[in-house]
Amino acid sequence: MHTALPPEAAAAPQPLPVAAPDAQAFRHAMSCLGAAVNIITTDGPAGRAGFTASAVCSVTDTPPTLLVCLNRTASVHPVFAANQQLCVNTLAAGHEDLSNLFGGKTPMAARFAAADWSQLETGSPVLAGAVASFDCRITQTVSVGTHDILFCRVVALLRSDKHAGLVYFDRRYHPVARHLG
Ligand SMILES: NC(=O)c1ccc[n+]([C@@H]2O[C@H](COP(=O)([O-])OP(=O)(O)OC[C@H]3O[C@@H](n4cnc5c(N)ncnc54)[C@H](O)[C@@H]3O)[C@@H](O)[C@H]2O)c1
Ligand SMILES: Cc1cc2c(cc1C)N(C[C@H](O)[C@H](O)[C@H](O)COP(=O)(O)O)c1[nH]c(=O)[nH]c(=O)c1N2
Repeated sequence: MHTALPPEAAAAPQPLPVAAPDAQAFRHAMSCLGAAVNIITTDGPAGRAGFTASAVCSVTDTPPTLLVCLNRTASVHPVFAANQQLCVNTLAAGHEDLSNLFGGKTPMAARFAAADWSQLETGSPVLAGAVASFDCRITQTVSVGTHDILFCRVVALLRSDKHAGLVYFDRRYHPVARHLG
């Protein structure tokens, strides 16, 4: 079905295309892509670590696999590279402060002290109150530009219907209500 734009929108000046966009223009446009917010955790021989990530994506359901993009300059990068296992904890509405804590320069102990954690198969921290947690082993790592793409085989998961979701859009957090009925 075709829906006509309201007259004021149709009359508004059209945005100009940006040729050969630089990093800033790319980020500005990427801020228009709403995304779930996740805290990615790991534990193992190299110790415990966690960071906030919106660059998380389903790859294939057979075998269950997702990907996480991790900046190689992040302080947590060597820990994830050594442990080769992680848990993707998808945040609920109300987790905004926790997301900022894991997205900043906060010491690792203070990040984990702000929430309750359990574990599934790999021993990576599983966040209490997450809408979903995917416990994974890293099967492949591909470097592109500044980031490592971690391909992660899901070995166990938890899912909850109890909480509203959380989306990061336009550089802000937005709660997302569940459809009732
Ligand atoms: N993929 C990422 O590494 C990523 C994603 C989101 C936010 N961040 C970091 O969080 C902070 C706040 O981000 P913001 O969204 O409020 O504003 P921003 O202007 O830094 O980013 C806008 C959007 O651009 C993308 N982006 C940002 N940094 C990126 C990077 N280094 N590589 C690839 N894509 C990137 C993301 O989609 C982000 O939502 C920044 O320090 C940013 O670097 C990083
Ligand atoms: C909402 C939001 C979303 C993201 C991030 C931040 C925030 C606030 N950050 C940045 C990342 O969390 C930060 O660099 C880490 O916490 C590592 O920081 P330290 O180097 O440990 O201080 C981030 N980093 C990354 O490598 N991949 C990603 O997808 C994201 N996404």
